[in-house]
Amino acid sequence: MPQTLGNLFILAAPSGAGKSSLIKALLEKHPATGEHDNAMQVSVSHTTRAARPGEVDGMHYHFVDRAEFESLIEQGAFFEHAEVFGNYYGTSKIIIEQTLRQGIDVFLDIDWQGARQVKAQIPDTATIFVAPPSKDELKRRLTERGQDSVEVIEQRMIKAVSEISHYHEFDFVVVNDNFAAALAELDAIVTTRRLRKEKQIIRHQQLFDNLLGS
Ligand SMILES: Nc1ncnc2c1ncn2[C@@H]1O[C@H](COP(=O)(O)OP(=O)(O)OP(=O)(O)O)[C@@H](O)[C@H]1O
Ligand SMILES: Nc1nc2c(ncn2[C@@H]2O[C@H](COP(=O)(O)O)[C@@H](O)[C@H]2O)c(=O)[nH]1
Repeated sequence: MPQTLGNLFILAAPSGAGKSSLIKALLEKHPATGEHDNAMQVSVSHTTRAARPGEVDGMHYHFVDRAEFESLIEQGAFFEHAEVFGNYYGTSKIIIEQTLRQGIDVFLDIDWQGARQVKAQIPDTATIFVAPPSKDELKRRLTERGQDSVEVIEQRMIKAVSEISHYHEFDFVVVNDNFAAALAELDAIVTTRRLRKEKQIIRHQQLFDNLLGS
């Protein structure tokens, strides 16, 4: 069993800025080695929104109805939850706690409201805001992605301004213009966080005991 808790990361961004693509690429760059200490996982949220074509229950989201979501809120099952685009979204408390206790790093792809709630509970969380290079490019990405109607894209563009207005609440800001450059910045943030002195000392306690001859 690893002796350290996993690191908790939050990636927030206006819809379409590219946070899912960045997390996916980051996980591919850091494949699990079988050692929990090197593992990363993306948390699967609960939501009341309808599944999009191609989305799989339990993989992209846990899709539930409003009554079930509200019952989960009452049971205190969520680490954080918020209403976004008229739907509920939330992060399961037990899954996050269990995963971090196994020494596995966890990424939350959540909005600014959720980020605020998590940071208040775990100040050590690294919060990262991913910004698009321009409004025009954001709209182009949403359109090219081909998942949403013109009306939904307009709604997401309005919401984007509200999401972006919270950028200063985050520990790090990554502008996703050139994808490879943004991924390298994200990787640097994650790697630096993993190499913090306290974590390294606990991880390598045996080595330091040997080096110091105790
Ligand atoms: N740097 C980039 N340059 C050009 N296109 C990009 C870049 N990053 C991501 N994209 C594309 O933009 C679209 C939106 O990306 P993605 O789905 O990752 O966004 P998201 O922030 O996770 O959105 P949502 O919150 O709605 O799920 C995708 O088609 C993706 O391939
Ligand atoms: N506060 C939370 N926000 C969440 C969670 N899961 C996703 N989200 C955010 O919602 C919007 C819309 O997502 P979409 O998949 O419908 O495009 C986006 O900003 C996500 O980051 C959550 O558990 N809590």
